[in-house]
Amino acid sequence: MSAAYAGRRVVVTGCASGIGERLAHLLHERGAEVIGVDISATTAPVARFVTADLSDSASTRAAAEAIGGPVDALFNVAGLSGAIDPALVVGVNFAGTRELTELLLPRMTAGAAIVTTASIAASHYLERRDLVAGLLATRDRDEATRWCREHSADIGTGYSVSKDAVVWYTMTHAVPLAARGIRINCVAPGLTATPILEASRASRGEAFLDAIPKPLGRVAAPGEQAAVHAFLGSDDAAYVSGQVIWADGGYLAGVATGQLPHRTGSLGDPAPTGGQP
Ligand SMILES: NC(=O)c1ccc[n+]([C@@H]2O[C@H](COP(=O)([O-])OP(=O)(O)OC[C@H]3O[C@@H](n4cnc5c(N)ncnc54)[C@H](O)[C@@H]3O)[C@@H](O)[C@H]2O)c1
Repeated sequence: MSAAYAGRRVVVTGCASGIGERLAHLLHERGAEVIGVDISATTAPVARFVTADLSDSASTRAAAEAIGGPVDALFNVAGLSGAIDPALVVGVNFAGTRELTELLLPRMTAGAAIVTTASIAASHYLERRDLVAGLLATRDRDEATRWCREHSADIGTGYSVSKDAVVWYTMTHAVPLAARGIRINCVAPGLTATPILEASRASRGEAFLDAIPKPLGRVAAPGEQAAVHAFLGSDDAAYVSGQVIWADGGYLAGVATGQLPHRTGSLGDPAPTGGQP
């Protein structure tokens, strides 16, 4: 078993379920002291569990206080989707990620790493650069919420735009953080067998998921996404920063080369009652 994380103190948000839960297991097996953060209780082998609602600034601040320091790696995995207020989706997926990252950055020193989690829903991030620039320019959660209200006609469910913002946040911070010896990278998972996918299946039916091409002939297992997060947070990726790893089984490569149809990432993607991958 690898001991790549021996002696490292790491934070995993979303550790109660799916990819984050698998990641907490993996990092524990690799020797890390894992501080788990989630709104729900976890059975993952964390050294410490901190309950937090990442849609709420007071709760996020209290969590950062409870986490303490040092922080050698921060994995922002928590996320949500579904037929809920788009501002709430953005509030957890982007504003929550940004807020916790910025609260914990003072506890990170040279050699530390940050990993964010986007989605193939962000696959139009280049085309939507101008729209998302407004969200990125917000200074805090309240401004981000206001921006969502003002752009409700443009942002659909909020999910794709929240993940676009995570991609741009990651890329924007690579250079300034590099000056401090800190790396930041992003995993953009394709369809992955977790409760989010089950919610999509239940609400939209099998046909919706079938229509999204799967070059490997299957969806990912949560552990396969967790392994990419673990790589990016480790010294094996010591010269990697500002990257987005599209962990999608080859889907977007197929789209870019005209071999596969583009079926994800539209701002209009409906989420009738369940999740959006
Ligand atoms: N499963 C997929 O197909 C897929 C595809 C692309 C991206 N993703 C992304 O991967 C990440 C992990 O998702 P998953 O598939 O493991 O889903 P999941 O639902 O299994 O896990 C999400 C976790 O986030 C936590 N969470 C939600 N809201 C929270 C809040 N307000 N405060 C604190 N914690 C909160 C949940 O309690 C849960 O433990 C998410 O960011 C998701 O958007 C998933």
